[in-house]
Amino acid sequence: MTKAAVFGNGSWGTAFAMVLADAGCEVSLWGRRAELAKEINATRVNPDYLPGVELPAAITATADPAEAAHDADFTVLVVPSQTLRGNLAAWAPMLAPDTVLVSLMKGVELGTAKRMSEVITEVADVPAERVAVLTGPNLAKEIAARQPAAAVVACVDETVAQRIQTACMTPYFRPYTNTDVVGCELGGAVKNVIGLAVGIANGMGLGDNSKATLITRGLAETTRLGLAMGADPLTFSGLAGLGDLVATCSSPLSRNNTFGTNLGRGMTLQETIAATKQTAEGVKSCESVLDLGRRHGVDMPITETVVSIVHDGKPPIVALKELMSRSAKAERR
Ligand SMILES: NC(=O)C1=CN([C@@H]2O[C@H](COP(=O)(O)OP(=O)(O)OC[C@H]3O[C@@H](n4cnc5c(N)ncnc54)[C@H](O)[C@@H]3O)[C@@H](O)[C@H]2O)C=CC1
Ligand SMILES: O=C(CO)COP(=O)(O)O
Repeated sequence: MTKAAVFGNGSWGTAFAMVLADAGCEVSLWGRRAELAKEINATRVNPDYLPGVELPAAITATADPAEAAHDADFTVLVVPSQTLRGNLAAWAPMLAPDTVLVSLMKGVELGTAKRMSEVITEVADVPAERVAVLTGPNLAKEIAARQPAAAVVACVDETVAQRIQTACMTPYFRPYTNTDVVGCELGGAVKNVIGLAVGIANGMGLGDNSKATLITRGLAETTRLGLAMGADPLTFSGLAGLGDLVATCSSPLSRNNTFGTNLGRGMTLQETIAATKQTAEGVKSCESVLDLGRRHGVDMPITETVVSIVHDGKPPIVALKELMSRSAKAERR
């Protein structure tokens, strides 16, 4: 039987552990708090992140990283992106030899502007062939309700992506493979920033033309960045690009979208942070995505606008006026 370790028992870690269990894996689910692990094992429910959802018997929760990592064919990493480096440094000595490390995270590291797979290869000292990324339109609550969805598993070694595809394929979860790791990761990280922008527009009372414009021009700036970084532009019209962007920008379940909506309605950053119980990656990653754009000489006006609202306190109405009064451009350049 395939054994999977999932490091991170938040909403996506728990929902994905269900997917793996439904696909026939034996799963250990690691989280920081021993009392929560105990409660999950006793009640088969993660009350903090997926209340009301019964977890399959093949999932065992633990707060002991060595126990979680033991003998795992796949080690899934699903903690907030900015905490990965520190966490993985502690876990690395415990990882099973030859385990494949699978990132479910959608962020870019602040300061280094590194993608999560880059942080993983560096910190765990493993070759890129042993690191995969799983991404796509996968709102945790909908997956936990076993609603049909597709995803992408990306790895530079396609056979590794295929192994993970097999390990997590269920009647309701349909993973495709891809070898464009850079494009898949950028799609996931930048869509959170665009999700914030669309949420802000929503909160300001703007309509569907405005939101469709942000989504489309957001995809344009994601693709520009991807091209500069060697990604395949077709990735961005797939599940990791357009697919995830549509899910995030249209759903009130998206934490990034909701965060933006609260800001657009006039809440302060501190009030919005206080109202957000879970991880909204775009809040921090908008700065690292902008950093990445600058390092590659790529103009990212929507990302820049989001940073100015979220981190510089620019009123959304002022930021919107500035965005709309940029010089005239050709659509494709
Ligand atoms: N929730 C969703 O629908 C999806 C989330 N993702 C991505 O998955 C990643 C994790 O997100 P969620 O599970 O949704 O977040 P969450 O906020 O629901 O859970 C975060 C988990 O990380 C833990 N955590 C927080 N700080 C930590 C630290 N310093 N060290 C160790 N553990 C820590 C929390 O206790 C919790 O278990 C993010 O990168 C997100 O973008 C990707 C696809 C879908
Ligand atoms: O990545 C997601 C859906 O694919 C979840 O989006 P949020 O992190 O904005 O909730």
